[in-house]
Amino acid sequence: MTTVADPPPPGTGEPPLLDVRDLKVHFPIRRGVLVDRTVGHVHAVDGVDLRIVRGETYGLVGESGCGKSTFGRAVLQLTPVTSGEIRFGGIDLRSLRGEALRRQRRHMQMVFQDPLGSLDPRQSVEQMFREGMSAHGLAKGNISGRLDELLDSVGLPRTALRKYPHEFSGGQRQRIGIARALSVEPQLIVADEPVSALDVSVQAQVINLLQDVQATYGLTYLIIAHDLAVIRHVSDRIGVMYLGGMVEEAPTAELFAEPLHPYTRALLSAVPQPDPRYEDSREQILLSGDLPSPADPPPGCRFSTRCPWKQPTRCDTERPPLRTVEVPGTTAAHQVACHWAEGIRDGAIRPTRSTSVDAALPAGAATSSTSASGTPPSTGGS
Ligand SMILES: Nc1ncnc2c1ncn2[C@@H]1O[C@H](COP(=O)(O)OP(=O)(O)OP(=O)(O)O)[C@@H](O)[C@H]1O
Repeated sequence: MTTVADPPPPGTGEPPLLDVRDLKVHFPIRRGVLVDRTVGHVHAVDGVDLRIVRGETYGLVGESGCGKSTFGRAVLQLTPVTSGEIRFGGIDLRSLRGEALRRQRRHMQMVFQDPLGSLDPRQSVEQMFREGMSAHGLAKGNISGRLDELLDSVGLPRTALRKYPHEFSGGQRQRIGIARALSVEPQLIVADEPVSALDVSVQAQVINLLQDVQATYGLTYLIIAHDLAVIRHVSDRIGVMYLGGMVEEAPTAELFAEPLHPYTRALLSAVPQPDPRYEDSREQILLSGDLPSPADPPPGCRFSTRCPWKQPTRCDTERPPLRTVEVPGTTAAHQVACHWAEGIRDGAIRPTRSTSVDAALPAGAATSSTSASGTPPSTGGS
């Protein structure tokens, strides 16, 4: 289990809008033709704590398969949760069923990676909006003004109402996906890779749109992405996941300035650093080995099989909890799941394996086969 020290996120001290504790999602692995039997479990999410305050944008990163999407879907109760607590606005979502759960769900909407796959091809935009709004009792009386407002807010012409998903470009479809989410007046939007399926030329427009509607409607975001540049641009705070667990969490600027967990260091070492203090000394940290299977995670620290800073015994046997680690000279502490975070921070603990330093490497020029992330400057997700 990972624990985040109380009180939660920085800022106002107000209670979090979303408060997730020790969330586990374990998928059964089934075998057998005649007799279906469970032979193990994929530990997709394995004890994650996360809190988001109202109005905040929280970015969740990590390489492909680390459990980001499963976490996002579990928060919205779109995937079965094995154990843990999910509170939204103080309400325990896991205790709700039927109509009570549906009422709460309205306040939490999802924007998906694949806008085409997530829109019903047989429904016009208007039908789509009306259906969602009706389901929540928001389509009473004349709502044409509201529909026009929705299209205005995402920068689509009002004629879009009569069209079908295939008549739009990828970027326009994602605008429709965002408008559909907005149509039921949510408080929280979980955006899972909201721009990764789009042409690079329209990614920035959609990111800007997400920020605009956040300001207009006072939204709170959980943004899941493997692209560190996107996450850095939009997020107030960032959580880094590895193999089903949270390994580090910090405000965006602090995380990029001084990553403390070895995995975060490896991940960020492949990203161009605009801060001149780090430009010259930037090390390319190359990890050995592959991501272990989430069906059979290492017993101690999950990162121990690839960690260049690994220390004897303890890393193999004792799972480090997420705990507060200060960074001298800054006000915001990090949450770090590493036994040796202070020693690594202070340089007292050196890498036990070579980190294949190549300071001369141009920014983002790591080779995909050897970088921490696979495809810098992203974390290699889909
Ligand atoms: N329905 C499912 N049944 C069994 N295993 C699953 C299921 N959904 C996800 N997984 C497994 O859970 C792990 C986490 O998957 P998840 O999609 O959450 O990761 P991710 O970090 O979002 O990766 P990506 O960026 O590639 O989507 C993976 O090993 C995946 O194969």
